[in-house]
Amino acid sequence: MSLSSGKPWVGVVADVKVIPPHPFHTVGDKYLRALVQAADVVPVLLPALSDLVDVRAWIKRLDGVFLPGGYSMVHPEHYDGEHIEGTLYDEARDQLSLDLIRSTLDAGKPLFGVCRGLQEMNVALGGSLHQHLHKVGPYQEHREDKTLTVAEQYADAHRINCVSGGQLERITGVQEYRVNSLHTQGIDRLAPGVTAEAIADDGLVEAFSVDGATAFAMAVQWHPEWRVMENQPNKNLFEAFGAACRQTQLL
Ligand SMILES: N[C@@H](CCC(=O)NCCCC(=O)O)C(=O)O
Repeated sequence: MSLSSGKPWVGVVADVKVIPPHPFHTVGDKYLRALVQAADVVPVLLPALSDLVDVRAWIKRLDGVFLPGGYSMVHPEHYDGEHIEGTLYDEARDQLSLDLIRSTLDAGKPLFGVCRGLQEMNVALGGSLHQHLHKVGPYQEHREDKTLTVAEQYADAHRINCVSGGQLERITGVQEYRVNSLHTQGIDRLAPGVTAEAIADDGLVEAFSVDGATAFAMAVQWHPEWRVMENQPNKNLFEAFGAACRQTQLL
């Protein structure tokens, strides 16, 4: 049951950032606007306090969960990775996201992960990550060029190929399209129980869906929230997530 008789309420995982001298729980503006404008849902920020709260109680009050991108990396202790000196972590967000992913899927509610959110979903479900994609064999450069303007950094960077007959192809209505690319890490071992939905030309899995999920359960490595109203395939993604959250309200 939604918190309001109107639009679905969707939990959005927050990052913990220090704005000296205190830590704050924050979510990027562009994710919230995409959820309101393209998914037509009410975003509810979820603070990274899973040490204090029972996330299953939160899930009962929500109609869906959204995992936004973030500059920090998923701690390699959650998969078989090695700590690399100088890596920026957000272990409070890790804990909340990993708990939420499992609880949301168990509750059969919609789940949508973007960039860091895809990486969290892959790890939560038993997969692993390449920590420095640019140092690994076949992969092209997937990081943004921080010397460019923000608009240039979030511009389309490479093609993704939707898996034929997959959910992403059906939802977006296209077999391939160009997406932006702003990530250092990427999928190494795809988690068991998920299905690849899009592959970059260099072979990197750029999207997957969760097998057997009773509601929308999709993750993408790019940033579909960026200028979402100007990009039909990405707008279709958010609309499909919003529709799934409205369906959940009826249950
Ligand atoms: N830190 C991870 C994930 C990259 C990511 O989510 N970048 C977006 C940060 C800014 C924004 O929210 O748009 C990696 O580098 O692989």
